[in-house]
Amino acid sequence: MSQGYFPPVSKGKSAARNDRDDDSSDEVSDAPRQFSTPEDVNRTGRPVYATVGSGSTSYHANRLQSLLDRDSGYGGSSIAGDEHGSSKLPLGSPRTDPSLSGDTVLLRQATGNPETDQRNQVTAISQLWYNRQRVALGRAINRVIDLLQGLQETNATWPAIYPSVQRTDVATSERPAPGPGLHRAFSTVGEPVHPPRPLRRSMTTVSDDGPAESSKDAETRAAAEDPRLITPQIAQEFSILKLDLKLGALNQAELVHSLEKSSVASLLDGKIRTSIKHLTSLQERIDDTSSKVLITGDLNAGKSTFCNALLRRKVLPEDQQPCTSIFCEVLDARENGGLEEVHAVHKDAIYNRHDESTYDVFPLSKLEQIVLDNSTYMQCKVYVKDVRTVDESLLNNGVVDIALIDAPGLNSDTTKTTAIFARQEEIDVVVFVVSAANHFTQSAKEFIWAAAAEKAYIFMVVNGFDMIRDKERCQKMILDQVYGLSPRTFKESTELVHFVSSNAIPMLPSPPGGPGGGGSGSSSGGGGGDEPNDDPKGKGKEKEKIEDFRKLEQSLRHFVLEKRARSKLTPAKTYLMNILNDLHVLATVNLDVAKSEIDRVTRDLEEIEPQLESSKKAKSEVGDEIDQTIEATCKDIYDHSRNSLNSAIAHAGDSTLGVPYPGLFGVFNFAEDLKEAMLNEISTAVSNCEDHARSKAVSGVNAIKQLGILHLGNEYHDLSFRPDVMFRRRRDILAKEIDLPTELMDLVDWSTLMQRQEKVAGTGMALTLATALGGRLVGGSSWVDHALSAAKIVGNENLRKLIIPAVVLAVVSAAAYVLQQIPQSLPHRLSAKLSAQLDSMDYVHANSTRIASSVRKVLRFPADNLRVGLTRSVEQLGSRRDETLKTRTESEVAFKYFSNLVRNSAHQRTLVMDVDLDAHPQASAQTTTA
Ligand SMILES: Nc1nc2c(ncn2[C@@H]2O[C@H](COP(=O)(O)OP(=O)(O)OP(=O)(O)O)[C@@H](O)[C@H]2O)c(=O)[nH]1
Repeated sequence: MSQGYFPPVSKGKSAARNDRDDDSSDEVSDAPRQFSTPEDVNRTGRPVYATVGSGSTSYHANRLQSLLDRDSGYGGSSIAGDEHGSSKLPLGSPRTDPSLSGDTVLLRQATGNPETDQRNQVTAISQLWYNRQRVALGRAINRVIDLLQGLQETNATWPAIYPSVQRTDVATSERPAPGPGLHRAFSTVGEPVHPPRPLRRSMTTVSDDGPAESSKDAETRAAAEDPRLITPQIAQEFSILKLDLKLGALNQAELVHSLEKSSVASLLDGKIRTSIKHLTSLQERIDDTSSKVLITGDLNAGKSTFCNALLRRKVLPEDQQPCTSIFCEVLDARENGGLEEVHAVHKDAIYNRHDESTYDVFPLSKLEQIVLDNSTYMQCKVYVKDVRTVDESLLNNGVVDIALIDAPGLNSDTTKTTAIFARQEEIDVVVFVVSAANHFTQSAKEFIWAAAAEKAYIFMVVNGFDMIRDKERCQKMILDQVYGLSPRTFKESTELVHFVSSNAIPMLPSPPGGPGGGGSGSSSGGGGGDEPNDDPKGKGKEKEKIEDFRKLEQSLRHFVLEKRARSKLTPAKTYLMNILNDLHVLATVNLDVAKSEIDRVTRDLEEIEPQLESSKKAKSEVGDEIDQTIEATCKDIYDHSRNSLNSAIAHAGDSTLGVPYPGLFGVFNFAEDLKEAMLNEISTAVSNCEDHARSKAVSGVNAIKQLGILHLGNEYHDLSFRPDVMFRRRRDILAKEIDLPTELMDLVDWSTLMQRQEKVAGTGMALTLATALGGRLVGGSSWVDHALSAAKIVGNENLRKLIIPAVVLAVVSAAAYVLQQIPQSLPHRLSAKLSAQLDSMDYVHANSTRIASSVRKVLRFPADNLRVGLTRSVEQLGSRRDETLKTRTESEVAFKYFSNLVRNSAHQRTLVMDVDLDAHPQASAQTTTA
């Protein structure tokens, strides 16, 4: 056995990659989830393939990955255009696969051989059962797609709340590493390499798993933190719709927390879309009639020999040194128009049987050369004629088409590539060939851990058992190892672990032109025919080996055909359970959120609506009230100012206003001083009016402020009012406007004198005389004329002697009296003149109006401010109410939708759970037989 057999290129690369191997190993330990999870399904809807081992074959793996991204799957396009091709059928269209029709199987003609007939019958029942489960899951897939599409639509209008956790690290560490159980359909190949954990229920409800909070508690706590934060327990439930957020130092919880609601919604939308794509591909998968069996194992474990033994033809090259360096898919020649040939697929090409540019055609005899060289080709399709009967054949037994894929032996270079292969959806069964002499190598263990997580069951072939002397010890040791590697496989080890010698299986005659076989017996010459009894020598040991291999074949047929429900349908069921669980959790959380949202907005509305009503009422009422207040205040001020000024003007001449009388010679100065004092007096009255108006304005402003606070509360924006600034500009231009010249006549206040003449006798006489004289002087008066007439009667001479001194005396007295009365009479005269002039200027009205207007202006500012505030308040409340109403309507719609989703997802979950893939009728038939 030459380890250097692998092509030099590979070896060189291997050597060159050794350094990288170390790095990759670190990567494995540092990143336990190096493997893809269900969420890693790429944008094309295809899964991202996982890697195991050191990861040193990244070159191959990457190429294969890109190849697979373009191809629908390994060999998927090998039947493109064939009637078996499923991908071309629209989703949900009925499958017309005659081989899958239970009726066809049931109607199969009786062969006359009771054993064969019974087996056919069992197969028919098994097929019917399979179809029923398949249809149930198909229906569930369609229904779940509907539910997801509905969620997508709702999410667009009412961004779904996505629960996040606050303590992701804790949550992650608490989360059990998924084992090979039903937990996830797509996950976990990338989990750390360690023995699988016990099976975890794939369908746990929120309350099923651990001490989940009640929705009420969650709501209370979430409300205290953030409406989007839900308990870690709930968040852990997500397996498919989980958002993988890795950004810088932030963990997922922080990220979800920091993301906008709409960003989370769009991330979720992406998840939903990916999930729908995956469901569609699952639908196609369960409808697909073909099954692929990947045969892998350590280098030189005898994989090719085992494949040949299954085919009873020496098709694949066997060698003592590693020889298979590319993937060889063995298919029924009927899929190639009955022609036996090899299609060696070009590197980087997507195989299409109808497009010869994607491959080179070789006869089967050239296969050995092709598989030795991995520099030109990476895979090949080997079309062979089936030499076995329908009852015996694995390739085609009338129920399902099986392709055997012989993989290159596992080593640090190929483990990763093979694991990628094993993860493909089309690979229903992984057969692991291990050398009985060498047991499981490290590469083998890594591969099995990874593949077990994905495929749940692995069919183990312990080959080369003939070389073992202490067979029991070998069996025990191998089974112990299997227990550590895959407990589920160990549990069913009688069916799934077989100890055989592949090279002891006799070959059948090849059809004309085919290689190997030719009736020449097995590669080791272990027998000349199919029946052990044909061997004339009949060595007991050889018979035993052939019998062991027959048992293996039976089990493998069961495993592939009769238990294909597990391999084909389990991923669909697991995925459905997971997605339905996610939907249920999401719906429950969102139902709670929608409910609390409705409660919240209802409470808000109960507050807002009365507020809005009173605000509207206040707006109209307060408007009138303010106007009335302003008008009343201004009227009061006007009246007060008018009265005060009138009275001040009227009484301005009542006294000398403290102006001293300097005597006759200073009488004009006295008059000027008096005038000034009077004007000052009136100005003082004006100032008093202004002070009064100021105080009224202050109380008016305060009254408006009180109204504002009363109706707007904290919303009221007070304006700062400075009363001292009012009337600051002196509008009193009285002194400038009044022109009041003093005249001689002003010195005598005749009206006052006349009033007083009767009170004082002497003064009256003198005044009478003075008046008479004065009257004479100014034109006379009737009673003076009468007096003079009387004097004429008395006699002129006597009268003259009497009157002249009397008149002189009277005039002197009168003059003295008048002069003496100047301090009393002048103020009156001046006041009267001033009053007349102010009247003509309309001074009182003008000033009263000025003062009142000034107050009106002052009051209008806060009044307008209050009006604006009230209007704004009404508008704000109105739009708040509209918003709240909108939210309520949306929340009600969401509530209805999510309560339906809770119910529907739970219902679908029950239906899917009822699809019991373990209760295969064949299993019960076997039990009965046993
Ligand atoms: N004694 C014995 N030898 C076997 C048995 N099976 C295979 N061999 C031999 O083991 C050698 C390797 O067999 P292959 O079938 O080429 O092994 P392989 O796993 O396909 O090899 P690679 O694909 O190159 O890794 C051949 O010489 C076979 O004859 C067996 O059951 N018993």
